[in-house]
Amino acid sequence: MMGRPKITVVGAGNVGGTAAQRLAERDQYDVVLVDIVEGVPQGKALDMAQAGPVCGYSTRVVGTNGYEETAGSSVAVITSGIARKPGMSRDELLATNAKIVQSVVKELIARSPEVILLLVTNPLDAMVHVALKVSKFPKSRVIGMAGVLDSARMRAFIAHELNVPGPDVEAMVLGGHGDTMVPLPRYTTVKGKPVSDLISKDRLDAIVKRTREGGAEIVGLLKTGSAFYAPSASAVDMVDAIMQDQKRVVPSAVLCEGEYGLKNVIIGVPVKLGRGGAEQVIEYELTAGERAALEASATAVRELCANVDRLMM
Ligand SMILES: NC(=O)c1ccc[n+]([C@@H]2O[C@H](COP(=O)([O-])OP(=O)(O)OC[C@H]3O[C@@H](n4cnc5c(N)ncnc54)[C@H](O)[C@@H]3O)[C@@H](O)[C@H]2O)c1
Ligand SMILES: O=C(O)C[C@H](O)C(=O)O
Repeated sequence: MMGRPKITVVGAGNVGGTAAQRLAERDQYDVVLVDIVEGVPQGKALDMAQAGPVCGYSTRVVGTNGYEETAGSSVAVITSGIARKPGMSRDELLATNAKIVQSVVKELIARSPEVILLLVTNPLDAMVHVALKVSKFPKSRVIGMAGVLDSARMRAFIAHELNVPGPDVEAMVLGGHGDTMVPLPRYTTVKGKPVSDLISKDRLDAIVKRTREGGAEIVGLLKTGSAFYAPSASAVDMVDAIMQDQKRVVPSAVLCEGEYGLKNVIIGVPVKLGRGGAEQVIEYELTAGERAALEASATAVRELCANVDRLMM
């Protein structure tokens, strides 16, 4: 009998633990949860398995400190690494997290040569760069999660502003997952109606600013770490799009090689996700201002990746 496809989650902390829970609740995958801390992935996996009879799923969830159980994974969600604290930027996590992601990717690809790597660890775009470099995988199989989350924040803010259901709001946030991200109000709609017809320019500008600072807002409130409910939901949404071959266009961090006029840089762009991973970058028509903002964001990502390259030499 064919088993269920295996999804590995590396890092059993806030994002990884919650992502594993969401995946278990799908009742479609086998889930392997990996962490370096002894007992934590095992304990969380056992806890999730025990929730199954109540929640109505029979997912096999394995927690481990090693990689043997990850063999043959279809997708690996990489959340291992440190999170920022109030007053820090994501970029300050670079040196520590690059080393962690480098070692994790080596372990994963040794046992799952066909795996699709879905990066979550920050600074996100630079971690996709590390994973690409270490794995030497085709760019379609190394993808970063950020745009779904940033767009979800914008959607939630607009839904609150207009008192409409969040799922009715469509938004698209491109660019790097940092201060230079590029929310696109022109591609933001409520049941097909342009948001600029519904919200004043001042209020919309405030929503764009709050979206850009959405991660820091939560870090400031939590104090001990960063957001994880929306991030884990966003990562699992991407896993579903890939595993169910949905061909859905989702903002994702991928290597651009000419798309949007951007050469050799990892950046958030609309991507068709399917069983092949990042199957196609979809080019939206951008105004000169939007294009300039995307280029500025690409410049910031390039600088960060150059720092990683120096660290990894
Ligand atoms: N891309 C995004 O939009 C986004 C959103 C939220 C969080 N993040 C990032 O995700 C990362 C994780 O966040 P979190 O809130 O889950 O942090 P967390 O501290 O709760 O969990 C991180 C886990 O990684 C584990 N870990 C560390 N080194 C490891 C290794 N070598 N192998 C396996 N596991 C290891 C830790 O033991 C810990 O359990 C952070 O870098 C954070 O900034 C990114
Ligand atoms: O803000 C952070 O550090 C975590 C994550 O990137 C987020 O946007 O929530």
